[in-house]
Amino acid sequence: MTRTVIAQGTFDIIHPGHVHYLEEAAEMGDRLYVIVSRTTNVDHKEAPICPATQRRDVVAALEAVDEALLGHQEDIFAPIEEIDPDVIALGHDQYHDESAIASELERRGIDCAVERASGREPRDDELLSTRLIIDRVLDRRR
Ligand SMILES: Cc1cc2nc3c(=O)[nH]c(=O)nc-3n(C[C@H](O)[C@H](O)[C@H](O)COP(=O)(O)O)c2cc1C
Ligand SMILES: Nc1ncnc2c1ncn2[C@@H]1O[C@H](COP(=O)(O)OP(=O)(O)OP(=O)(O)O)[C@@H](O)[C@H]1O
Repeated sequence: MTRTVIAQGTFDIIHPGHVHYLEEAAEMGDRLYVIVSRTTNVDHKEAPICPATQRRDVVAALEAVDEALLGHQEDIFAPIEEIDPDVIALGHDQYHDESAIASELERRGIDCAVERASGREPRDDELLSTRLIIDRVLDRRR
């Protein structure tokens, strides 16, 4: 039986921290789907620079990823219901709470584990955050 994993995030300006997360999520099963956040749903930080379709297409090109899709505009659990994964891999710093997600999955009758991925620390002068890359650009190209 194929074990399906879902990862998700904004993925605006891809960096090795994203690659680490998606490779780790892929290791949790056999087939990795990635849900890319709709721009209007990124309300917990500055809006992404790149359009959602561009963010999805770059994620889809990564080796660890089998399929990348745009998230739902209103109901973030709609794609989960459709894909019916075995595992949801949360990023190390995602604000979503495992137990809140687990209880919504239970309410909707979706039998799925919720795992938390590890963070990747920067080596040397790496910039492993979209925010850090944007800050560096603003600083250097002003
Ligand atoms: C289980 C799960 C499912 C999600 N599904 C969607 C979705 O359908 N549509 C969407 O716009 N965002 C979706 N998101 C993304 C978030 O609501 C939020 O924008 C995202 O966690 C941003 O994370 P980041 O700051 O790590 O990029 C989902 C997140 C989780 C944890
Ligand atoms: N350094 C990292 N190590 C491991 N996972 C990471 C790292 N950076 C981002 N991720 C994961 O990648 C996914 C998408 O992250 P997101 O698009 O928010 O990138 P970000 O670089 O953290 O953005 P920002 O700097 O704007 O907060 C999330 O699940 C997040 O936890």
